[in-house]
Amino acid sequence: MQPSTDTLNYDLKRAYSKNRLAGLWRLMTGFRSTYMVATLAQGMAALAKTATYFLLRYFVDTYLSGASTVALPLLAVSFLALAALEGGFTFISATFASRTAEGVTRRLRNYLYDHIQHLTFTYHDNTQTGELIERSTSDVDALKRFFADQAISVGRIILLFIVNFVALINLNASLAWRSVVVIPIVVAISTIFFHYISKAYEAYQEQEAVLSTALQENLAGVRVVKAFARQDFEKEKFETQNFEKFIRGKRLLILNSFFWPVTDVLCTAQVLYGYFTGASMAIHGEITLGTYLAYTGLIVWIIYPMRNLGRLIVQMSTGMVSYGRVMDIIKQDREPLDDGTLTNPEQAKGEIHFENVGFAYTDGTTALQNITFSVKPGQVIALLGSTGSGKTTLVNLLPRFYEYTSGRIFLDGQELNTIPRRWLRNQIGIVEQEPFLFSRSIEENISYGVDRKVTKEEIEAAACAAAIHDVILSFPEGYRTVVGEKGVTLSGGQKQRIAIARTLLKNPRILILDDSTSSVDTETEAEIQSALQSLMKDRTTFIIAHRIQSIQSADLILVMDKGCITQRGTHSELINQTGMYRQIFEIQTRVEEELEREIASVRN
Ligand SMILES: Nc1ncnc2c1ncn2[C@@H]1O[C@H](COP(=O)(O)OP(=O)(O)OP(=O)(O)O)[C@@H](O)[C@H]1O
Repeated sequence: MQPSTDTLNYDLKRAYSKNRLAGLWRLMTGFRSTYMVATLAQGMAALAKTATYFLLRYFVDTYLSGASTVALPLLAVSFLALAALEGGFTFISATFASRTAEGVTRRLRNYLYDHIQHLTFTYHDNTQTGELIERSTSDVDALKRFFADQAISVGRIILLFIVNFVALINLNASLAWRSVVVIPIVVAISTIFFHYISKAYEAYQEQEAVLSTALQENLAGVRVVKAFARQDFEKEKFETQNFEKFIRGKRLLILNSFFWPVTDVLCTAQVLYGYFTGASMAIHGEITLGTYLAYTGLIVWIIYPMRNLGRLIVQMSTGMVSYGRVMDIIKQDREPLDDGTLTNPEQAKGEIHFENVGFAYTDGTTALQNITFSVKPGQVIALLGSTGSGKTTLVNLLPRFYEYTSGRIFLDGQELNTIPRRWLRNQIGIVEQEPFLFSRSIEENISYGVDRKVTKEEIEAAACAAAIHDVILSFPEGYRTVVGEKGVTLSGGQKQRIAIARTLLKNPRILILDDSTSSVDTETEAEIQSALQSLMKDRTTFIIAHRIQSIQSADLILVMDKGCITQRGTHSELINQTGMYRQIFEIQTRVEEELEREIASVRN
């Protein structure tokens, strides 16, 4: 019974419900029949067990008293057949239960992975990576346990109760009623514990996510930690968080260990009371010996499963908490990639016009105000300004990573917010200051982002233009060399040139460059500059500049401060005006002259 493609493609947003139990039921869409088979098989196994006790009664009351016409071997075979049936049905149930659990969680994992990648930048800005990892792994596993074990067991226990209670009534009604007095108490206690354990578990999972984030950040920033020799500080911070997890884990454990003895005592008292009442009835001849023997088996099969129901109710709280945590992600709206209209479906020309554009982040930070400028296709626009002045925010509006909150932006005459994001992002190439490379081969990294199949020659041509071909060939495995975690085996300059090759191959009409040369030495800078020249040819280019040297030939320079454009023009125009541009230019020229003098004096 393989799940159909429809089942795998089921939109899990529809599984959202405020009532978590109802939501878990919806999560099972497409697997409910498998779940039913598993539960029914459990019921059949229970029936076989109950029948065994009835056969025992028959054996004691009828066969041993000589009133039976059935031969002993047949009775023995019947006992064996019932045991085989019980085993067989238990096996079927376990198989179908694991199919349900694996199927539901496989779909959930795929969905979450895809969904997280489609969530907005704003969502990712406000959510910690560790939290997302925790919800996609540990919470999904808790749900797997819920479907593999708890959900099936609940069905099994309810069936066991019905079958065995009917059997008990059949044996002796008064004894049957006296055997279940403890059940309402066990259910009440379980419900109370359910409430407390849910809360404790939620707190525990939250803390686990905090730890996960700490670990993940620490690994990602291991160089910074080492560079600042902050290992002890980080260790202490981690230990504090880990201690908090320990405390929360302990609380969870204590609650669980309170629950067990309480229900154990109650259930054992009930079973003993049942044994005692039954024995007394047998002694007084109210029931037969066979009935008593069957009863002692059946009562165990009612009471202990009910005690397990209590345990399950408590354990189900973890599944329900995890359901809520996973659904918190799933109910977030995706960023639509294909909505909007396109009057120019082939390729953008690259003419851009900003008209009084303003933007504020959702936390209320106003990052841009009254931004107006125009760019012709193929022109180079440089953005210069102090840190936090809004340069990155401005370029992030172009691929619609964020939506401008006022004014209008046009690309080739069409308003940006009517252009489908997918198409738009295909027209824009971004080279970041610290490009991210995947732990895949250099070849794969360069061809990343190109939908069609690319040839080896194309990849090499891009690498040549990016001045990195020879470096790649010097690696033992050439283009097949796998880039280490976050590209640690490559230098910053090499990574940048690979990112440039990747963008060249994508062949976008619009380029966004975060001044890629600010952190490299002069020789590498020259190489990157030559790579950039080939990249920028005939493309509209936005450069976020940190050094005036690299933007002197720009067609338009925008000087930004506190989200506004304070100066605009070409280098020669701006250099002749009083203002921030000339100040920065003078400071940078002075610093560089001093540096050159120092280098010269060291050489001499
Ligand atoms: N995701 C975000 N959420 C909220 N505020 C943000 C976000 N990103 C940036 N900001 C704020 O918006 C303002 C502009 O930031 P932006 O990153 O655009 O500046 P920048 O000029 O690129 O700075 P830098 O040169 O340091 O990169 C700053 O006040 C910053 O704190």
